[in-house]
Amino acid sequence: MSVCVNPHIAPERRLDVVLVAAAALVDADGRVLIAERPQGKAMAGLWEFPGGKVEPGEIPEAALARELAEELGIEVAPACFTPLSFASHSYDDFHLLMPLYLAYRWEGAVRALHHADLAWARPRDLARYPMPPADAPLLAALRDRLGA
Ligand SMILES: Nc1nc2c([nH]c(=O)n2[C@H]2C[C@H](O)[C@@H](COP(=O)(O)OP(=O)(O)OP(=O)(O)O)O2)c(=O)[nH]1
Ligand SMILES: [Mg+2]
Repeated sequence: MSVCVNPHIAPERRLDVVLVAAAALVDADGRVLIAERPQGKAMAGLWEFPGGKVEPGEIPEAALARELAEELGIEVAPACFTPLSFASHSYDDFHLLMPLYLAYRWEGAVRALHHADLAWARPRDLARYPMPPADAPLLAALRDRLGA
């Protein structure tokens, strides 16, 4: 039997699982929106996919629509989120389970209401931005789906 190695998970530890829904908004040129986490929050200065924690009783798509309204000032219909992939990553104090959805349609212009900055990046350029460690495996899925 081959040995499987996944440095992202710590199965020997008991960690609370935190469900976070995140979106890759894709513009007409195939670029993806990323957002810089603000000072004062964990992982400040790293670039992430907008989104946030799913609250008890919420489905992930509704949580994501709520978070994008709060964070970016846009309206996205929950039915417009297409599942792309997900991150499963053990941090020191919790285990992140984060579905990443694609979205091509929204109402309004994005604004950095919570973030330090916003950037539209080509999928091949995403790796140049420092991102949370959980996000690294998602970049290949974006390149595969969207092209370079
Ligand atoms: N939104 C988002 N969170 C990510 C990404 N990668 C990653 O490790 N995370 C982590 C950071 C946080 O520990 C957690 C989600 O946090 P968040 O700060 O977006 O949560 P939230 O919007 O609900 O904000 P808050 O209630 O904590 O203030 O997931 C990502 O690409 N996008
Ligand atoms: Mg957030």
